[in-house]
Amino acid sequence: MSNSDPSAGPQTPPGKAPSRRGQIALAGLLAALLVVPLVIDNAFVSHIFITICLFAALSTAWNIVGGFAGQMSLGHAMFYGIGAYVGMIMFQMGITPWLSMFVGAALAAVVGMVISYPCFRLKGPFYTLASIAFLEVMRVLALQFTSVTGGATGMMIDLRLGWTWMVFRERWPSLLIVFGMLLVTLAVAGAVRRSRLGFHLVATRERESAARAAGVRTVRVRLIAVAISSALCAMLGTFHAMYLTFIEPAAMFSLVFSIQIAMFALIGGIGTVTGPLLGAVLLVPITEWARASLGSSALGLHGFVYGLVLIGFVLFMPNGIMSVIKRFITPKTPAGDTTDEPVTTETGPITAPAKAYATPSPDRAGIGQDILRVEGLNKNFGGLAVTRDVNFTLREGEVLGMIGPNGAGKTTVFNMISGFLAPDSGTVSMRGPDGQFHQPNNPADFAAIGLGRTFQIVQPFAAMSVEENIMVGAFHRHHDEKNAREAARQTAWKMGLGPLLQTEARGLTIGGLKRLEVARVMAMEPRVLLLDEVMAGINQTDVRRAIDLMLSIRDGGVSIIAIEHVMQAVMSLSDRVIVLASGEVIAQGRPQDVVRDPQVIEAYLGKEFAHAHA
Ligand SMILES: Nc1ncnc2c1ncn2[C@@H]1O[C@H](COP(=O)(O)OP(=O)(O)OP(=O)(O)O)[C@@H](O)[C@H]1O
Repeated sequence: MSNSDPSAGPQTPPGKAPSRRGQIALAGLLAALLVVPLVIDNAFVSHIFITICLFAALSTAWNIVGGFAGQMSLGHAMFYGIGAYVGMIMFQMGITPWLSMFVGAALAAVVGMVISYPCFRLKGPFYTLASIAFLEVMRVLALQFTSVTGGATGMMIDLRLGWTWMVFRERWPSLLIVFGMLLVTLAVAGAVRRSRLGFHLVATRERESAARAAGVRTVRVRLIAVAISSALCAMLGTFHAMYLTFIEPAAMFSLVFSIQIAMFALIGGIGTVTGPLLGAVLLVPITEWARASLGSSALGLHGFVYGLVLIGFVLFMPNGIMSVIKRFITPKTPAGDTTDEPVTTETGPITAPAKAYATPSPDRAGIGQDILRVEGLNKNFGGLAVTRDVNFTLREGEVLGMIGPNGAGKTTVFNMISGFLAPDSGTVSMRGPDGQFHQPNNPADFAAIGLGRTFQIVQPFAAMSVEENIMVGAFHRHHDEKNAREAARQTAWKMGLGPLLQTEARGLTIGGLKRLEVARVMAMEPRVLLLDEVMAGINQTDVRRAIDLMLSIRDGGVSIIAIEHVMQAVMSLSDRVIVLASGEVIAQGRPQDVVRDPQVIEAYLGKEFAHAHA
């Protein structure tokens, strides 16, 4: 799936605790899954409920990767299959499935991480195709290694009944086990969703580069998600092998099975904790009923009925069942721009700081020693030399304006001094909190040392609320969700976003989005801030507000480099200005000196500007 398409789907942000009504409904649904088959006490009904619990759990586990992380895997049956085979092989060695399910989980987690690592470079359908290819590889391996897996003939367990072996004559013990596993899977998915990891996953899914700028180690968090998801699927596979008592490669590593796992989540509500459960509860009975009643009389008709149901969902609930439920239970939030009134949220009233916009301090701390050193940066794209021997320094508490014509190489310099782009030659070093200079070489390491950046084209996590967007930044300093939320709220009020905390980022105006971008970075509590045209496209009032905001950030001790075309801002903010043209630094110095430099007038400002400021 594209990580950057805000309309990409029914994405639900992490961190929102379900409402009380939602919790009661969920508890009722889960209770029904257990009580109904126990009361009815019919083998077929019990089988359907076991299948619902199994698919709900598998789909919930899949959703950690497919929904939260946005990696649309259609190969998840391979982890289920690994769990099934490990369980079966160890069963034949006399080892209880209660133990072998953990061995299968560990193996599946390792396999999942090993094959996902290279595949994370693949986007959208390519990742999906790779996951299908690996599933097929697993099936072929299971067919080939006949001495271990029994090949195409499959494996059957010798009948050893009882809790130790997870094999029973009646259905109810299996129901209890799979129901317990469903609860565990839901609890794990819920915990992941509300945690720092969940925020990082959704942020990575929404805008990978913005997530990286916020210090998220995007590959690592996705690998953790894969490990958790694969392990859970494998444990369910071990259970299912014992329940079926017979396994074979075509069934265990089946693409159709993989698609079903993903589909329940898609229909229920991808990226939500309870969506996959709802999808399975609704669809499994239809599938099983169609198979049982139509499968034998009219070959293929059950598939047709199933297809009709799917088309119905795609047409009428394209974002899944949860999106419809959410529409009814979520209170409307205001969009647009701000007033500075405090609001009350689900988790209590939010109080604005005494003054949302700090006025520039009269006793601003002086400019200190170097905090960032850029030496001899060269970058070529093909035959085009985009930067040539760029040298400059930034000092503590300083605002350095960076100006120059379009295409001069300013954003490329930003990309190199924030770890997004490796220079062909030259170095970028930053003084760490330990007082020593370090040379980070990736965005997460730059963030860790205290550098934050914004993007020229705003990169909001569109499906997240304003609060959650800022929380992604706040998680950089606060590992605990409660503290991160509190820090995000404080930052939001300082940035004039307080009244919009619960608004989805996609509902903001361009001015609001620009402020959100700065707020997310400020929540990281950076020591060096790179601002890339934060005033482009905003109105005069917002420019004035932005200047005040930047001055108050500077007064808070943050060193700033600002790429800006709004000269009013450059002149009133900058302690020094650096001018780039055709990839070279053509001037640097005090703003009033730089704007009189004939080379700068020639290359960028033009004669009219010079006359106006003469
Ligand atoms: N990934 C890339 N591949 C090839 N060329 C690139 C790439 N990124 C930037 N360029 C080129 O490098 C030059 C400098 O681009 P850059 O975005 O750094 O300029 P800029 O000074 O920030 O311009 P603007 O003010 O318009 O944002 C441009 O000619 C641009 O087309």
